[in-house]
Amino acid sequence: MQTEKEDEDDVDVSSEEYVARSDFTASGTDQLSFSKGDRLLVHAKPSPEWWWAELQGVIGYVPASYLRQDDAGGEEEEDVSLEDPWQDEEYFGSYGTLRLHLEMLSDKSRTETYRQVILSNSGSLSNKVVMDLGCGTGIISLFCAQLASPSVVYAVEASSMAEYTRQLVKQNGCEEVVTVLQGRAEEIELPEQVDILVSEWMGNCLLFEFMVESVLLARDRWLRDGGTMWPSSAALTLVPCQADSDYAEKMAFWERPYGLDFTPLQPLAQQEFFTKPKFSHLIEPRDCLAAPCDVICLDMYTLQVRDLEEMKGQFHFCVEKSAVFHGFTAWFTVYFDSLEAGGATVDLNTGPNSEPTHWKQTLFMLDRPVTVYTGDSISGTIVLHRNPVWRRHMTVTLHWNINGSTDDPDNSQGGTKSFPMWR
Ligand SMILES: NC(=[NH2+])NCCC[C@H]1O[C@@H](n2cnc3c(N)ncnc32)[C@H](O)[C@@H]1O
Repeated sequence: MQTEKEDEDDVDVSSEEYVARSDFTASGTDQLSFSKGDRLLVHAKPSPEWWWAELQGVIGYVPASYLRQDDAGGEEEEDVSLEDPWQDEEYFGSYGTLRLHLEMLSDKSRTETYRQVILSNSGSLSNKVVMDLGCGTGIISLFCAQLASPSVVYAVEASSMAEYTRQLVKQNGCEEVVTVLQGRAEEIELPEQVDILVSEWMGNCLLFEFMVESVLLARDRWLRDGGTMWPSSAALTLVPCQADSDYAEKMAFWERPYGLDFTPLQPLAQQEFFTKPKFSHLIEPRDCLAAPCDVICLDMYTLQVRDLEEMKGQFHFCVEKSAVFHGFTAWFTVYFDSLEAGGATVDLNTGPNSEPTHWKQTLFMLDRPVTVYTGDSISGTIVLHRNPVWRRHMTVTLHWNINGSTDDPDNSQGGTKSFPMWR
């Protein structure tokens, strides 16, 4: 609920009027929703990002980046500074070039898995209507047309790559089956419901980019009852780990470079290198200090967009090797249910015991590494908190306790750390 303003005396005399640049939907009970053009009274600015404001007698937190001061004329000045909270210009701009598509197509584990899904379901795909959401160069749609006989594949791509995708479909003789639609999946119109919604939407740490929101909106609008989601489910996996080389390279380095003591730079190194997660980390199986644990599981048939605001998981690790506990590493696995009842499920596991993928893994470095011993346990929680302003970003908060099996005073401790990804 939003807070009702008590009475006129509460209004802070320094209140300033601001105009909303765009709509904002509150994602927390203490936030205030508003529409583009609304005039809000800002009473306080407790942080650069979030202000305390009032609209028609209701008070709550609002994202400062959505507001602008009213200029003299009252007309909205041409606003060039407001970044779209989805950053779509930059996002789809990047997918309009080949770099990311080359990276994804060069990822054999990823691409062959989707090919395997199509191949192992080729019989059941006959005469089915398929939607390939975010088709990129159209690789999945081309697999469908080449390896199976669907009646139609709607290949949806928002970036300018779509015009080339049309050429690739023609070049490979698939234009009878594959129809490329350029536009955002949330906005395009299909002529019919679909039997299968296939998409490669996974970002670093599974959810970064939050393309999954588009998949859920398309599911709700276009997937017929009883239709199939590919991937069907997803799991985020976590493991406590040692990261000796990263620690040596970024932190220990300052102890004795060229015989000098540079340790006063270590707090800077901590801030600069270990505040954010490290994408594309390659963890070796020997770096894992315990058996990995699935901390968050997503069912793509029941998951709701509102669930994405905050996802929580628990973990309890039994330490299997004495080593320095530098942090946690995360990766994901997605599962593709067979179209045939009882058919085999195909999975794409991006963890250290599978073929490497372009996602690799994500390393969360702790501020203070601590030695742990076989028999210790590390338990706690992970929370993925979606950024209420920058909708493709999130913060990952880890909270852990070490229950030492030895009486070493240093290792019966715990901590908590939040990692912005990225804003
Ligand atoms: N696995 C990922 N992290 N990214 C790989 C898939 C991303 C592809 O989907 C496209 N794409 C992303 N979101 C959308 C959307 N809402 N509508 C249409 N195309 C999209 C994007 O332009 C790119 O070509």
